[in-house]
Amino acid sequence: MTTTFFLVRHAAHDRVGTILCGRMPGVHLGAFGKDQAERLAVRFASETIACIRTSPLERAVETAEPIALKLRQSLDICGAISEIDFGTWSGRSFEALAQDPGWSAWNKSRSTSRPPEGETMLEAQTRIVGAMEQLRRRHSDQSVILVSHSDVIKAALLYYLGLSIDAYGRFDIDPASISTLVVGDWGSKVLRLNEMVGA
Ligand SMILES: O=C(O)[C@H](O)COP(=O)(O)O
Repeated sequence: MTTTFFLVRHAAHDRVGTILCGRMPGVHLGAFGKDQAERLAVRFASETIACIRTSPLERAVETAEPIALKLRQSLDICGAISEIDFGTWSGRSFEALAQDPGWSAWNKSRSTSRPPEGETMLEAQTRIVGAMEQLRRRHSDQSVILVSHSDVIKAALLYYLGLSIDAYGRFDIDPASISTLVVGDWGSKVLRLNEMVGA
């Protein structure tokens, strides 16, 4: 009995790579991101999907909506796959964060550091893996789409790969990418990592 998880990072918005958006409201997909979301929907049209869950943040919901529409499925909002709570770092530019010793510590050792007033990556890992394990019991021999965020998807993949959270820098999870993971009682296997859907 296996469950296939398609872990989708939300599509691009205009602040990707310049601002640490975290959970700040009002971050919407740009024109390019909307196009990526449509392409994801076409990519999934040939799959049989049992359920689609999305992070509650706008950029994730706007990525998941065209997929749900194409597959004629409902969309479930799931707080357990939301972005890491970056506390007071939320909304700061990466340029400003580069001056903050706490930011260097965060990037050097995720296992031992916490964003100010925020959540650790291990706490985020616990919530996404908890949600996936619940889905696994409900959807054996079925496929599920989860639309989430870069570090949260990384945390899930690191858990199922049996790697430390400090290995987060060993692979990329790009906007609008799909990483495919199968999980069963026998263990788990990553089938594809950071798959990009062509134009
Ligand atoms: O901006 C952020 O919150 C993170 O650095 C990237 O996360 P994202 O996957 O939500 O873009």
